[in-house]
Amino acid sequence: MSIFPDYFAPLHLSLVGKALGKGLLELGVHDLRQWTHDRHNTVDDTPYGGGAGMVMKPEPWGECFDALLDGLEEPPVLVVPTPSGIPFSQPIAYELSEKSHLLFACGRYEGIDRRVMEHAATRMEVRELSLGDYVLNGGEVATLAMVEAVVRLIPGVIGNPESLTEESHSDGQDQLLEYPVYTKPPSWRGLDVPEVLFSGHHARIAEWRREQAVELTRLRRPDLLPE
Ligand SMILES: Nc1nc2cc(Br)ccc2s1
Repeated sequence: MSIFPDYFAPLHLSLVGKALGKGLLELGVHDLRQWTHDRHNTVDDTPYGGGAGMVMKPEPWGECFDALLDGLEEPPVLVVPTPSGIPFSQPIAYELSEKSHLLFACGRYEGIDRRVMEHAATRMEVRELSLGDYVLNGGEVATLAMVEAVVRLIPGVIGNPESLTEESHSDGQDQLLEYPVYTKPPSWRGLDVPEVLFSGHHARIAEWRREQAVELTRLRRPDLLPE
């Protein structure tokens, strides 16, 4: 749900687009203004208590959820991208990929009236999630990123599920960053592929890759290293 539904056209491309074509998931994009009733389709108003900017009114969201929940066999999970949310992560992506129905509420302005999430929590699971410590102009870009991260984990979406196990932040690598990868040519602009990768010695290659992953993690994300 968004006041800028066109942001989601890219979801009909590439990986998510193919999954839609294969019927592995369904996607609905809803313009929040559909649930306004005034001449200007108003979705925001000034904040109680003063302060800069505008706040998204609760009524359109409430009516939108009423309509989208109607007829659902089980309550969906409401995902609300927000800079003040719990950090989104690969484990959370896996959790969400197992849910039957996700709703993404894309806020704009200074945010959504708090009562929207409060009331939603009386009839569905609400997850307020952040993509990182930076502020966007709305939840749409964050939703695109989360949808891609979640959809690729749905069985059948990725051709080779093995590629999911060796990624950065995947459980298989106990949260290490991904090792460096190489392909042909063996030498390029004076830069050679590490010899070990030509050895055909799978145990040595695996050991080298783990060493590289640990070293990269130590340099870039020491917080991810096991104690
Ligand atoms: N990092 C993020 N920034 C924002 C801003 C707005 Br406005 C709504 C959602 C998000 S998620």
